Amino acid sequence: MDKLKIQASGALSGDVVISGAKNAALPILMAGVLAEGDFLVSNVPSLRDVNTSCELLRCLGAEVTDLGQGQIRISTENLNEFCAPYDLVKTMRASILILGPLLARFGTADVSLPGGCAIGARPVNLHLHGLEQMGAKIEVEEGYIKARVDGRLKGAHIFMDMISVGATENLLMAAALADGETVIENAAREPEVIDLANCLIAMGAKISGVGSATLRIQGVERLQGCHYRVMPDRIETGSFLVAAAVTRGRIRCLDADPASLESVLAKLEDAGAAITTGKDWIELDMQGKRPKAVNIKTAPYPGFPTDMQAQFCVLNVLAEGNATITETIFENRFMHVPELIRMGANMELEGNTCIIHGIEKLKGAQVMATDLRASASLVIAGLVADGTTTVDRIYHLDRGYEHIEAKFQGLGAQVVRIK
Ligand SMILES: CC(=O)N[C@H]1[C@@H](OP(=O)(O)OP(=O)(O)OC[C@H]2O[C@@H](n3ccc(=O)[nH]c3=O)[C@H](O)[C@@H]2O)O[C@H](CO)[C@@H](O)[C@@H]1O
Ligand SMILES: C=C(OP(=O)(O)O)C(=O)O
Repeated sequence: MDKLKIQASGALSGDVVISGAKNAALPILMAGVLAEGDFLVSNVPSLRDVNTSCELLRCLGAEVTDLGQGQIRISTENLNEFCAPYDLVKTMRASILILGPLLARFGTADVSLPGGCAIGARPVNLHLHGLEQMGAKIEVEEGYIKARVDGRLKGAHIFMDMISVGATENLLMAAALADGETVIENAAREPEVIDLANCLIAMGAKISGVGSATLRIQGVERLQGCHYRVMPDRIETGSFLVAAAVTRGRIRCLDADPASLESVLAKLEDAGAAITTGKDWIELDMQGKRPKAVNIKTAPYPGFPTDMQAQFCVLNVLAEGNATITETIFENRFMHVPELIRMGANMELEGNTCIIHGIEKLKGAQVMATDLRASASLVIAGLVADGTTTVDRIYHLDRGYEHIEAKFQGLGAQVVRIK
């Protein structure tokens, strides 16, 4: 199994080109099921989850061609299978996003029920309830969600009990081909939901309220393939910015989207970073200073993203002062904490809050994490730890960070992959 070996690296400096967003690319690839004719997606990051999505589409009978340079072409002309098998779903929870599109276009879908995962139980009740409100008959048998609808799904007024990115995306895709109007209230407003909505609109969907908590979808009978470019990855961007901040460096993220990162940039400024932005770039300069501690509470967008929580734990571990980090989205998203403590961090957990007392230095260690962002936080910690840090189980990182070691090397970091 591959590992990353990280040496204390000094201040990061230089430019890093940001990839397309994993969390936008995955639903957009699934939306390919809705479209007739060729669908071309560009700025798709080369990631394990993207490969899994392509494999899933292929196993349904879709033709998926990797044209290189981040371009993927999907044709659903020969799609004739309607089952997302356990073997694929177990490696990528986002496979659940195939449910809405399959049901809306073909009236039938069997999707393995995703299990819990390292960060929490992650139920899919909101996805299923919304589809039932649209007329689907759903049963769970032998670990599979079996969803059927006679004719088309019907427009419905759906109030989401809690804000869910995935449920909003599944229902948005389903509603695009439903008969009549669907209103989704208390919808997630994450930039990736907006990116998916814009892609559906480019396919011919009629959606208003994009970016707000109330989405109105006037169902259409057919959607057509289009060319859509995936938005930049705001979490990858934020991860590099935090790495630069803890190493007291100065970097520029290119092909980025500053507008999608406001809460993160505000916290970096509170930590003492000078942030400058252009239309598609962000520069962070710590001017050689140690970051100051910043309190964080995760929340749905436009609040502070849970996917940046682990990275900000590391920032606080090395910051001047004390901080609390409260996780409100997932019930078990502090797997990095015991590993950071093994590296010398002074932090403790109290329920869903982590209390952190900043120290000057960490010590290198062999560490591992059981989820994507926790793993990223350990890589960042390794950059400022004395000696060598080895991060194990990096298949988690390969789910979400394209060419991670090459990008860090480009900023002067000593990060190598050991096969
Ligand atoms: C592929 C992708 O885009 N993943 C992101 C997506 O995950 P995902 O879409 O799975 O996250 P959700 O927004 O759905 O989850 C938010 C909360 O709602 C709960 N919930 C969700 C659905 C449901 O039917 N019932 C229920 O109780 C979840 O357990 C969690 O506690 O949004 C999360 C929150 O921003 C991010 O951390 C993930 O990186
Ligand atoms: C939790 C994440 O992803 P997923 O929903 O795919 O597990 C993430 O990207 O941090």
